[in-house]
Order: sequence, then structure tokens, then C-alpha cells
Amino acid sequence: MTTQRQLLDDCFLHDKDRMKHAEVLETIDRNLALIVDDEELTINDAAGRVVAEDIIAPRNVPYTDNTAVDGYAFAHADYISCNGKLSLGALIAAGDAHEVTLKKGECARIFTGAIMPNNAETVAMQEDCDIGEDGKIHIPPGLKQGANCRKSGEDLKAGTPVVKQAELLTPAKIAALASIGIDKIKLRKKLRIAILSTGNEILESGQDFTAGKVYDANRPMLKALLDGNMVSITDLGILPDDESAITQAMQRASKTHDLILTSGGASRGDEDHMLNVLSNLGKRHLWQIAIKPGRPMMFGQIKNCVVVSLPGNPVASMVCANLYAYPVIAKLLGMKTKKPQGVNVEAAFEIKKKKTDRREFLRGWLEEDDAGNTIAVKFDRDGSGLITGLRKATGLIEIPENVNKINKGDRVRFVPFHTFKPE
Ligand SMILES: Nc1nc2c(c(=O)[nH]1)N[C@H]1C(S)=C(S)[C@@H](COP(=O)(O)OP(=O)(O)OC[C@H]3O[C@@H](n4cnc5c(N)ncnc54)[C@H](O)[C@@H]3O)O[C@H]1N2
Ligand code: MOO
Repeated sequence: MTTQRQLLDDCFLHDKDRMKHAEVLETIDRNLALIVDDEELTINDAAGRVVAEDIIAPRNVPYTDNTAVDGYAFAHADYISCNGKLSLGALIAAGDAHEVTLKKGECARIFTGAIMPNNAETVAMQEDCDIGEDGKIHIPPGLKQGANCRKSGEDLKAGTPVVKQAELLTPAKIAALASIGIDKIKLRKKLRIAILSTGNEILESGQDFTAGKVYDANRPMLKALLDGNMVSITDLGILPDDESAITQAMQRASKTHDLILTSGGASRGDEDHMLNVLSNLGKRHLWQIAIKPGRPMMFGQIKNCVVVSLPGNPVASMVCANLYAYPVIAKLLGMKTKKPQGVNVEAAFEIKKKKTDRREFLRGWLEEDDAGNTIAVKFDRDGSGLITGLRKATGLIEIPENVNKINKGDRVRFVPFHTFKPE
């Protein structure tokens, strides 16, 4: 006797045996490692690149004690014993290298950044001081010892690491390198990424529209997501649903790229070719993930070139790029993979999961309720083709596998989009 198969009105019902989100991240972590070489560049060309060497501060910054304001520098003990009336003994400007030693009862006229006299540790701002009829500088009472003086090494002590290999060079880190006189630094070369879309229905933006076609949203979205100096992008355009055309393009690209990112054709339809292409050209590490959206996603290798095949639906494609393509890129650049930083807030919505065993990533944003609490709001529809939800969202609301139901007021994890990016 044959039993009739249960028809599914939810295409995610088969998620039980699929790979869990955490396992996907472990697989990426286990299988991938640094693949790019180093190169030396000046710090002016280094913003947004990954550092390939530790740089240690060779000396204190600031090098000497110096004044934080324009004014008068003195020894606090003299200021007290002379009732704030000190005679002018020296003038020190920023850049002066000579050492100044004040005599008892003296102060120095001093300008912001200038080296403090040897035996002074306190500075009064010029606006607070007068020149008295006695010719002395009159400094008001109440200044604390050490006021307005910047100590040697208060920013950086000699021997402190300023940047470490595998870190991303931010503008602030470039300022820190410049502050210790570094002009050149070893960096990881840019990761060479090729991006392509697949599908007979996919149309290049700018082309005339005809029924049955959809404009390519994924390639421009992926290029925008990967914008930055740590990667270089080759745009391979749109390929038809043709296994040999996709095979040829990917084989060629694999010779000159470290990573190929594709979208579309990742599931099991007759016109979905990624599985065959990847299996024939190289190795496939995983296919089908227990998440929503983004179930059909492949991750594999053609020789030394890694391939991430994202699902065609734009929402799934962007969610998977954030969840998995970023960690792949981080690993290939030798960076530490990091857990995106989420916040636990109250849900402003309720949902009942159709199926457990899968992790769901809802598109959403944060708002403040009448009582001043931060709440997570979810876009009202969940379809994986709805770019509107993506456009409105500032992040993803993550619902773990073992949670079946969210009631209003339950705590949920909201992960802002910007925290997925490797750093
Ligand atoms: N019988 C089944 N059908 C589907 C399943 C399934 O398990 N069984 N999974 C569904 C899920 S979930 C997704 S996601 C998609 C998987 O898609 P593919 O990666 O094979 O993508 P396509 O079929 O090529 O496209 C899906 C959808 O997205 C549109 N698309 C594709 N590329 C782009 C692009 N570059 N820009 C904008 N839109 C794009 C495409 O036109 C389709 O509408 O399969 C489900 N079906
Ligand atoms: O998960 Mo598919 O990846 O919904 O759109």
C-alpha cells in the first residue's frame, strides 16, 4: 500500500536535516584560512585594508610633557607660596626643543603643544590671568597641580602595540600610526572577488523591460555590500541558465580570483545549475541550510578559489551575504571571525513559527515605545522577494531554532546590519 505524500504549503517544512546556522559558521571557520599575500603600502593608501604585521610604538606619545593650552606654566608649589603672582622667566612655543628650567617664583609664557619647563607641571589658561601693575603674572587661586598639562606617554607608552596583524585599518588607526611616524606598513593584498548573477529572466538595469523579466537586484546589492578597500571586485555580469556557460565562466574566473560570489540557480529546479557546476568543477562543502530566508546556499571550492552561491531571492541573497559571505571574506583575509554584535530588546510583534529546527532572520528596526523602552519592530511581510522590507530594515531580528513563538514584550536579539561587516 502506498501512502499519499503530504503536500507542503510551506517550502521550509523540510528543514529538519539541513545544516544548522552554527554548523555553517563552524564549517567556514574549519575549511578556510588566509589565502592572500602581503604587500607594503604607504599609510595614505592603507585605509580599509587588513594589517599584516604588528606595529609597536617606538617611543612615548606625546614624547615629553607638554601644555594643553596657551597660557603660563609654573611649579604648583611656587604658585601657592607666591600667592599666584609669578614673574615671567621664559617663553616657549610649540616646536621649541630647548630645555627650560624656571627659577623660584617664575612662570613661562607657553603655547599649546610646547614642551613644559623641566620643573613645572601646571598651566594656567591665558584668559584667566592678568599682568599686574607689579609686572607679574597674576594667576587666580584654585588651580590643581598638573592642570592643563599633558603627560609624556599619556596617549601611547613606548612598547604598546598600535595595530596588530589581522586588524582592519580604520581612519583612527591610521592617525595612531602616523602619530608614531610610520609611513609604510605591510598589508594583506586585496581579496579578488568575482560576482555574477544567473537566470534567463534576469535583466541588467538600464535595459528595456519586458514581461517575465526581473532587473538584477543582487549584483548591485552585493557590490555595495562589499564596497571598501579590502577587496577588489570583478563584475562578471549576468549568465543564462545554461550549465556549460556557467561552468566556463566560473572555471575561468577561478584562475584569477580568490572568491566567486554567485546568486540564483542555487536550489534544485531544472534550471538551477549551481549544484552541478560546483560539484563538477571542484568541491562542495554544504548545500541547504536550516534558516529562513536563505535555505539554498552553496559553499565550495574550485582549486584555490572559494565559491559562495547565494540564493536568487534578493532578501535571501542579502541575508546570506551578511551571515556567511562576510565571514568567508574575513577568513580568507586572515581576520578573526566575530560574532555580530546584537542587542536584546522587547519584541513589538508576535509570530508563531511554522516549523522549529530552523533559525529565522526577520527584517526589522528599533524604535522607542511610549515608556522610553527600545523595541524591535518587524517588517509586516516575510516574503523573500520583498526588497521593501530590506530597504526599511536596519538589521535582522534573530529567532533561534528552539523558539517556536514570540509574544509581544518577549526579549529578542536585534543585530544591526553594520555589525556583520568584518572589522
Ligand atoms: N520546489 C522548490 N522550489 C523552491 C525551493 C525549494 O526548496 N523547492 N526553495 C525556494 C527558495 S527558499 C529559494 S531562495 C529559491 C532558490 O532560489 P535559487 O537560488 O535557485 O534562485 P532562482 O530560482 O534562480 O531565483 C529565485 C527567485 O529570485 C529571483 N532572482 C534571482 N536572481 C535575481 C537577481 N539577481 N535579482 C533579482 N531577483 C533575482 C528569481 O527571478 C526568482 O524569482 O527557490 C525557491 N523555490
Ligand atoms: O530562503 Mo529562500 O532563500 O526564501 O528565499
